[in-house]
Amino acid sequence: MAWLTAHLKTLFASKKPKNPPKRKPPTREEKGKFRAIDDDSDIATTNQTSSSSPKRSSSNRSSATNSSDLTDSDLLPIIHYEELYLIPEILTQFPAFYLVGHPLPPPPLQQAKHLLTSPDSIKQTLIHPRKSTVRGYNHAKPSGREWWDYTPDHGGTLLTLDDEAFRTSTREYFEKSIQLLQKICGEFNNTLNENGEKRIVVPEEVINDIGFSTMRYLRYSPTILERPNNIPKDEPPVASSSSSSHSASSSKSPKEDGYSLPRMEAHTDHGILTLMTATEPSGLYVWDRNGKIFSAPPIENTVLVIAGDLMTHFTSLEGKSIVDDGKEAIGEGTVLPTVHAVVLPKGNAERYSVAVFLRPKRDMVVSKHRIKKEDGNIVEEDMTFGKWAEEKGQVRGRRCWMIGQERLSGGPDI
Ligand SMILES: O=C(O)CCC(=O)C(=O)O
Ligand SMILES: [Fe+2]
Repeated sequence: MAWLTAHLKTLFASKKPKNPPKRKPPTREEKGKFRAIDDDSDIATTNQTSSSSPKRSSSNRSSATNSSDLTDSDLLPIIHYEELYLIPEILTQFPAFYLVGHPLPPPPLQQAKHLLTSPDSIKQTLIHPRKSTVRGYNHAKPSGREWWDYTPDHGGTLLTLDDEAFRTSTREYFEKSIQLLQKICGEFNNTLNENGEKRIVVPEEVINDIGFSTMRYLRYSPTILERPNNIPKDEPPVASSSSSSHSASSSKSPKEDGYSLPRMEAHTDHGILTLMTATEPSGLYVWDRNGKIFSAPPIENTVLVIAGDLMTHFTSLEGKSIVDDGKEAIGEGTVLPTVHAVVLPKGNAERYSVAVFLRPKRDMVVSKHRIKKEDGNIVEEDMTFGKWAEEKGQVRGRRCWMIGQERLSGGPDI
């Protein structure tokens, strides 16, 4: 973790967090409930509109983390399912939150393990005919990672295991998670604007239709890592700089950066919201808007929720567009997309995770885009979700959607 912190903290113009006084971890009774207790001055705050605000709990933290070393300002909030109305504001203050008391069945981590440790001959049959990276089986061996994306169409019977119990639990977790994420989206439409009026923040069709949503089972393991051919046997493998937009900015040689560990580079998700659960060791980190890093280990009976690129678009200032107006479109209630990364700690451990992505249909018009024609006239064109995702592929450091970035000549998206 130390090398990660040292390496990654340089990536963001970080505002150094203060070291707030340590607080006792909450008792069992306090777990899951949360009420305003304290305020952290190092986190950007907005005007409180509700009577309660998040409590950040250190309950049931990762066994890999010594909870006595944690302070409140290192912890993400835990929200109770009965307090979903807090979420629009929470997500302007924190990059992620845990949800407790939710109606989801146990996360299908065993199913993820079952599929991803199936023989290669089975995995080959799960590869999409057109090699889609968001449907069926895929791997990124240099990153020590493989994954499988559920295909909800045809009742979840495509590119999947020939196992009824697997199919049923996979479909059930996906459907219930999507309903939960849609319910959270509904809360954004209950918030009031400056004039005290409700407005449609998240389009109804996102709330009523599963769109291009999916669920991903992931496995991170040192056994998946591919050793680059050009490295002598007695040297440790190193992180590949081409796969990570930030390594180039590091002054250290790749060798000094450490060993190659199973990972997923820092990125933001395309969609609206993502719900996640994982096994230990977690290795999941999220960044807030000041560049502060939070560890996000699994907490029993909770799921972690983060925001995708489209949530920023939906919550931008009325009449402004992130695409055309950049930072000008960001207001107090705008939720920024959550930058997150996974790096497995050194050792031989494996990690399994489940991520459910709420996404609209690919042809859904998410925005109007102002285009200057050759004759100088400015016209408005529809921007579909598919086009929006493609645009991200044109941005330098495309894994993270950061407003106003320089364009690349193109390139595949993740
Ligand atoms: O494995 C995880 O916990 C995160 C996966 C993820 O961020 C993704 O697939 O977009
Ligand atoms: Fe992600």
